Amino acid sequence: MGVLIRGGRVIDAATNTDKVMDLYLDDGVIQEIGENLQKADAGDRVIDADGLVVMPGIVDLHVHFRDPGQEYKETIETGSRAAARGGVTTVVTMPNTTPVIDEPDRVRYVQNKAAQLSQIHVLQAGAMTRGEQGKELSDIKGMADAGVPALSEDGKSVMDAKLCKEAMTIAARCDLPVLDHCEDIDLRGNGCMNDDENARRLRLPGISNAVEDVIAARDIILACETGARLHLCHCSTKGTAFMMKALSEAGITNVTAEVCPHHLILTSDDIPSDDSNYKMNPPLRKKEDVEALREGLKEGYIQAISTDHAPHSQEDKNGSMRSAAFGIVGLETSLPLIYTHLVETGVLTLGQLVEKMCLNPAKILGLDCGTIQKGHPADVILVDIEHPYKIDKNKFASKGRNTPFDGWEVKGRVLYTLCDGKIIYQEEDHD
Ligand SMILES: NC(=O)N[C@@H](CC(=O)O)C(=O)O
Ligand SMILES: [Zn+2]
Ligand SMILES: [Zn+2]
Repeated sequence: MGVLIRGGRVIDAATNTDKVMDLYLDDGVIQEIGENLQKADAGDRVIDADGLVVMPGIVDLHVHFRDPGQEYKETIETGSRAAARGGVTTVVTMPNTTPVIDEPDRVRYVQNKAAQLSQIHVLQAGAMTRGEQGKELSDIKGMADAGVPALSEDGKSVMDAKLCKEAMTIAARCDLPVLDHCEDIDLRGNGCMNDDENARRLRLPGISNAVEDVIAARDIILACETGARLHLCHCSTKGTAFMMKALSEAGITNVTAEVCPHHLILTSDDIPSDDSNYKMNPPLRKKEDVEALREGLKEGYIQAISTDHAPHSQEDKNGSMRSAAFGIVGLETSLPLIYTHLVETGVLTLGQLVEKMCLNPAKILGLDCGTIQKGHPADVILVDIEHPYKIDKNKFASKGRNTPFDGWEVKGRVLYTLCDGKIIYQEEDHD
């Protein structure tokens, strides 16, 4: 049984499309794109997309699903449902679970569970070092053979530059990108928010830009020397934006970067009180950082937007920012936040949103999704960009409620998510 999506405004970055058209999906693939397509057979489902944006399913390079070990925060099932509700059809799950995903059997554990419990594409990244302890390399080759799309030490940096270089050398040999969390742990110390007057106002220890910038610089140098594909995770500073610009001007193409919605929309000035919903790593920075990151996305030397969906339980987020866990959820808010705060305000076009959230992340992983083209995977979402609504954390499919965006009025609501040609999410209030 196929699905005909009729009369939507199709946005595609690979083909530079912005046109009202029909799509016909069957056998998990986009079969036809055009005007006035006819149903192929009587059993086909027809969706009226009049007035809606039709775009590729989002590819999120950076999420935490917490299985194994911390299923009270999130599971592969709840994380995948949150993804579907947010219009996300492919995710890369980070290996900082308990135990850490650092060997092929653990990769297969997540893959098997995802095959049973998830309706989206869950790709598990492998850790660079055993237990993310930064002491000895993990079985990178074995995990590559098991099908990891990337390596990552997310949650920390490999502080030993020699070991990090060795991991990059093997990653390059295995043709795996390194998704790089840049944080000098000694420089960070016990910091829990940006090191500025707001930290002083709240009497909290700070995290300076150098904490990110020194490791970003080091790892860019190592990537140039090893030829590894390096992707900088959750960039938060103007320094990182500046380095990405310099690389682009120098014609160096093996380094890419992502930014998360919160680092594009909030600054430390927005932290009202010692509230752990504003605690994430890296922290909310200054206006000039936000502007530099926005400029990088607009100009193209920063390629991707990811969520760093980091669900935590209420208990883990209790109390002061000093002691609460780092991280906020993002899967169910990223599209409307980026649409409302970057597209409606004229920073990005809708085509650029699709490029940063769908096409470029797919390219970084070497996948053929993230685009609406004949013969490509039928991962498609339908989005209402007309009617404002309020973000309501109590409606999240995620177990996590840790967001600073609860109650925000936004546009860009996902009404349908299709993955492999099947409807896996439909907004309940929508008839
Ligand atoms: N971003 C965060 O604040 N937290 C992440 C770890 C990480 O992405 O570094 C987590 O696992 O909770
Ligand atoms: Zn990280
Ligand atoms: Zn992360």
